[in-house]
Amino acid sequence: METISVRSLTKDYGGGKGIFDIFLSIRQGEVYGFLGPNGAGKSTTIRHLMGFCRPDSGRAEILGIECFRGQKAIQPHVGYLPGEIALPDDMTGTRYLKLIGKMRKMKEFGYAQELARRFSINPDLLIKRMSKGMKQKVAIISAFMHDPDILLLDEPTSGLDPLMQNRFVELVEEEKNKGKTIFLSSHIFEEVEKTCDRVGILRGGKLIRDITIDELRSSQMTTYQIGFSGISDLRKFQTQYPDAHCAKNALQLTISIPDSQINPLISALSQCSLRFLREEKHTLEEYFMQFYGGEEHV
Ligand SMILES: Nc1ncnc2c1ncn2[C@@H]1O[C@H](COP(=O)(O)OP(=O)(O)OP(=O)(O)O)[C@@H](O)[C@H]1O
Repeated sequence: METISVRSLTKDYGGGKGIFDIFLSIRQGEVYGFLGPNGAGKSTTIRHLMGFCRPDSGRAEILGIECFRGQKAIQPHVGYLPGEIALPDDMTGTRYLKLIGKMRKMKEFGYAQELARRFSINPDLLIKRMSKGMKQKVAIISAFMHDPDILLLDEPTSGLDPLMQNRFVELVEEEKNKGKTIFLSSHIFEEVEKTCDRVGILRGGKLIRDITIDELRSSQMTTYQIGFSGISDLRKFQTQYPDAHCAKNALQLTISIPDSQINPLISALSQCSLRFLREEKHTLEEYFMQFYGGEEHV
């Protein structure tokens, strides 16, 4: 079932800023990662999903309800973590969470307490005495505590230390296993790789990639250095891989192939006598980074 649907969504702030003709379709139980450089339009898209902004054209829907007009109907089903957290300073975290809970007509705060324990935070402290990371934890608890079906999380681990980032990854895995739909924006590639089923890459307000992590992994190039025992072995291999790069004065070749092409390579290598085979794996970070550089990379 499609829980989040975005069709040709456009918000033009002028001067090339905003979001343009965005299409997204996210299924129940899917964890979708939204990546892109600063100013790419991630928060703008999320704010449209929350119904805070009226699109210039196109539609954003959650559970089949148009987000801007149906904001009130959607909110009970959604947990939202804003990119810029503004909590009331002169309140304790507990009082703030109780207040939000009351607005949501929550009767049960057991899950909020459990989350506070998991994120090692004492919410009884005054918010103005809290560190950035502590405030982030209060905001995370607020987004998750009413057990919503859909979570919209704008840079959820911003300000969290690595241990707490791991706790967050575990929480996302658990919520996914419960069938929740999770849409999160992030600048942390490792977190996206660990948590997401699919990623969208936004740049200059346009969605330039929408790809599953599995597709991404199988399209990854891996480089192999192959040392041959003799020139006849090297020549035999080259008949099948004429583009393999030959190192000077050595019985050695370098070849880059997508992981999906590993079987033909192994079969070709099995017919040769080798001295060594070394693998250099390219990371997903290298893949993502190409979208963060200059225009020439896209
Ligand atoms: N209300 C607004 N009025 C005018 N321009 C805006 C408004 N909101 C956002 N923008 C512009 O739209 C673009 C997208 O901003 P947005 O906050 O969505 O980016 P982002 O991808 O979330 O960035 P970051 O990674 O820095 O959080 C930016 O150029 C921003 O300056």
